[in-house]
Amino acid sequence: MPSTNSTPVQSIATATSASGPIIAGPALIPEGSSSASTPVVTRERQGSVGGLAKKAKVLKPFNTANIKILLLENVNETAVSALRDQGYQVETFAKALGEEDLIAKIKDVHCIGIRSKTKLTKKVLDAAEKLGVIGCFCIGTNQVDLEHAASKGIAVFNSPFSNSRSVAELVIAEIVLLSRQLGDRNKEMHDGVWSKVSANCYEIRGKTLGIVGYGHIGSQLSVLAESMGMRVLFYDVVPLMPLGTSKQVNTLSDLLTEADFVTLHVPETEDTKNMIGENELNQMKQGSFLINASRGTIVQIPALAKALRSGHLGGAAVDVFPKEPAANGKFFESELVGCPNTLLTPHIGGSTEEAQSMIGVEVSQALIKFINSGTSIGAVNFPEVDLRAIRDDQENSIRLCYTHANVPGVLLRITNILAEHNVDKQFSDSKGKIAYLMADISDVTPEQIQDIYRRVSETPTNIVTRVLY
Ligand SMILES: NC(=O)c1ccc[n+]([C@@H]2O[C@H](COP(=O)([O-])OP(=O)(O)OC[C@H]3O[C@@H](n4cnc5c(N)ncnc54)[C@H](O)[C@@H]3O)[C@@H](O)[C@H]2O)c1
Ligand SMILES: O=C(O)[C@H](O)COP(=O)(O)O
Repeated sequence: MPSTNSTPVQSIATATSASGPIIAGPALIPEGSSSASTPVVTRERQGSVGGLAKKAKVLKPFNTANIKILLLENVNETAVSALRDQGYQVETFAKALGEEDLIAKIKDVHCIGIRSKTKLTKKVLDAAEKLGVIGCFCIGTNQVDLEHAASKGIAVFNSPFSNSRSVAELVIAEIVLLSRQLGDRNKEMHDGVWSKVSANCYEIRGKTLGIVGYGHIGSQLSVLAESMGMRVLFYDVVPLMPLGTSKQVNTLSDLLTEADFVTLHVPETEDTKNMIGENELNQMKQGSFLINASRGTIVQIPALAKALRSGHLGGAAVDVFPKEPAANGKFFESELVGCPNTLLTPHIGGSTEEAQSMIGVEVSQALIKFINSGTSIGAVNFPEVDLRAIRDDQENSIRLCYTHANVPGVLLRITNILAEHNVDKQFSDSKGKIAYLMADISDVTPEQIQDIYRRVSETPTNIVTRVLY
């Protein structure tokens, strides 16, 4: 277990009642606290974290060594060290955990870090007794029941673009590889077969790339493809500014019927599941190519295998699959194995040193900010709220972080509770059924902190109340 890197300057518990002040709701309760009413708290100070201003007070009303973090799926070392530097207990696993193991492990952690394989379902989230925040160290968040997490006051963060370039570069490589049938030639050579052919091998210059989903990855790819002389069309559900000389088309069919290469860069949603099946593949040009580095469920694999084996498609590159093995070394099977000119990769689109390192830094910082100062900027399932930092010289100031049901009358109730105090600043926002309020309150005594915590957390709309100082 790592030691804390900070110097406790004052134990609040000794300065107040025997039981100490109440500082946290059901989430992010320090180890050793059997309930929210009996936490072990120390007040700590250390250097600036999470981009807070130099003179900002570091808010941490708990012993950081009691915060438990579980990191799965080989999350990058940049994240492990950033979280350990905070003094948190960090346990790491190289692979994803199955449901049973996950339920056992998640029970008493305050924060979990995952990548694309760990399924945080309703059942798993319901087993998490102290979870306050989830970090997806990747782009996709479809593996998490986001709505259920929000309903429990659990914020979810991801890394929206740190691996986009890596995916775009892989797709460029695949366009060239497919065009020259390099996957098959390479295999033949390793099998001892010399087969020098040019039939159906093409330059990519002047060919049409059809991009489905023109977000971070699709638009980056558009720029790279044009620089190699390709013509770019894209299809997206929202109107978007075309980069370079690319052109947005009105329908998926318009794209499928014109493109020599179709590449998919949409998130997994109810609308995109099974988006490419027999009907769509039939609309694609004879000899054209399909690339999928988005999510495995977007393409119907039996239909794709049929289109490849019949020769309707000239080839495909697939990085993501409806069912992916949980760990390296596990057996992989798919109807696509053995299809002609078909490149299969083990979900490595975003797997570069650069991307993983950046993701580790980015997501760990978001987690640290949420745990230590309540900031939810960048959360994907949660209202995004932040406040200017409490200054280091504001000795008796606290920050109230209140996640609550988004129903009428809540703010009036909170205003009544805070009426006798000096609210320095306050901000609140809502997203769907939940809302999040942050308020900085100055000149409060330890007894008043307890009173504010108790009254706010007893409101009928309470989901999670935390008081940071
Ligand atoms: N293979 C990998 O390792 C890897 C790495 C990163 C991301 N991904 C996947 O790629 C996906 C896309 O990433 P991104 O960063 O470009 O996402 P993004 O959110 O920036 O862009 C997605 C785009 O798809 C569009 N879209 C949504 N639904 C659509 C629909 N039904 N039809 C057409 N367009 C639709 C959106 O409007 C948006 O412009 C991620 O959600 C993730 O699942 C895979
Ligand atoms: O969503 C993503 O960013 C990609 O699918 C990469 O996921 P990974 O981190 O599990 O490789």
